[in-house]
Amino acid sequence: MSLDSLGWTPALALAFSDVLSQSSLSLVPGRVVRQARGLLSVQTAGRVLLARTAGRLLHHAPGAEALPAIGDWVALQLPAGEGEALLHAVLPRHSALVRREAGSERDGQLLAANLDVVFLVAGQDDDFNPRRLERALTLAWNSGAAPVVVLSKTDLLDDVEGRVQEVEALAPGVPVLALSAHTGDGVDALLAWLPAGKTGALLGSSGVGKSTLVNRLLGEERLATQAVREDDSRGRHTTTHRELFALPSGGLLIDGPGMREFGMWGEEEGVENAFADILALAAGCRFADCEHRSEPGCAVRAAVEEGALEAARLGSYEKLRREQAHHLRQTDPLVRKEYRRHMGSLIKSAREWGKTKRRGDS
Ligand SMILES: Nc1nc2c(ncn2[C@@H]2O[C@H](COP(=O)(O)OP(=O)(O)OP(=O)(O)O)[C@@H](O)[C@H]2O)c(=O)[nH]1
Ligand SMILES: [Zn+2]
Repeated sequence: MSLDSLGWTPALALAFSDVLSQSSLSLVPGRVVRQARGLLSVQTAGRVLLARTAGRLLHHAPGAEALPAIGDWVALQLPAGEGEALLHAVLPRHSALVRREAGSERDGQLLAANLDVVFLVAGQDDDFNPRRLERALTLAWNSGAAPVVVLSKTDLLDDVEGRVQEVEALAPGVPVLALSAHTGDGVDALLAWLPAGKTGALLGSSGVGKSTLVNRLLGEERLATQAVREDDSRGRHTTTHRELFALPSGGLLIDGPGMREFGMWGEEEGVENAFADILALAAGCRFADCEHRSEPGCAVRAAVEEGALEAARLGSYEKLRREQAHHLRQTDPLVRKEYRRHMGSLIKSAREWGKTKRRGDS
């Protein structure tokens, strides 16, 4: 498999030659394609190798987020014979999906690196939960990748279009796809987000059908799904490792363990984008720094009173804002920069929309 087909870019080539120039070792580039706990597999131009993180990298890493994870591009020292390769450096990431470690105030957990798209998969059965979707969207916006909501198992639904509209209302400006991995309906629309060399990740609770979807996209039963697993008494987390798959269509897709909950981690803009409707309303508040509590001329409160905005939605917005105040911290400057560039225009258009709407109303 060539590096190009794994998503190698000129920017990565440049970063890699930087690493080479600062090292006396003979290193080769590769991408982490499998992660099972601490165990990494790296695909190089030649082959897939098991890799161990070099002690220097382990000890100098500022936090868990700096350590290599699925999707990362890395610099490897090849083993002399059979053994493991040594992973000496992680090349700069253009995006990073980070979840706050459960129970930890500080450490973020890197779920996947260098994603172009994050597919937030929501099941049709008992899994569908608007508040969780909002959280997931915030997580995705913060990564620097584009979020796309995927409603799975549409074959179980009578009113697919109605459900799509419902979700579109929760996530203004975010594409919403509906598909069935069983029938194949809607699967092409997802593939359209993954042209050759682009990387996506499937994020969603256990049982929403992520593995079934990967099997369908690969055209073979590569992954065990809950239906085929013998002992299904626990009924969750059939997938216990993360893996990057090269799809026949040229795109790259990461499947991972189901996520029971989404923590909040990262920058303020993530919340703003998941709540673009509230942001747009806030543009109509009398005071620019309105906190939407009891200020006069608050357009957000007014919308709640008129029934145009759900009070619960405003509540979860405020909750996320509060959580973020505790967890703001510097992320990778590269990620930050790319993210700003990527999202700046969306925030601007949400503001513009708010202004026109206000003019139209008065
Ligand atoms: N009706 C219907 N069932 C589906 C569809 N996709 C998946 N399922 C079923 O949903 C169950 C869970 O699917 P999985 O693919 O194992 O779910 P997962 O998200 O990978 O779960 P974890 O590996 O535990 O994270 C299985 O019984 C599948 O057969 C679909 O499009 N329609
Ligand atoms: Zn206000």
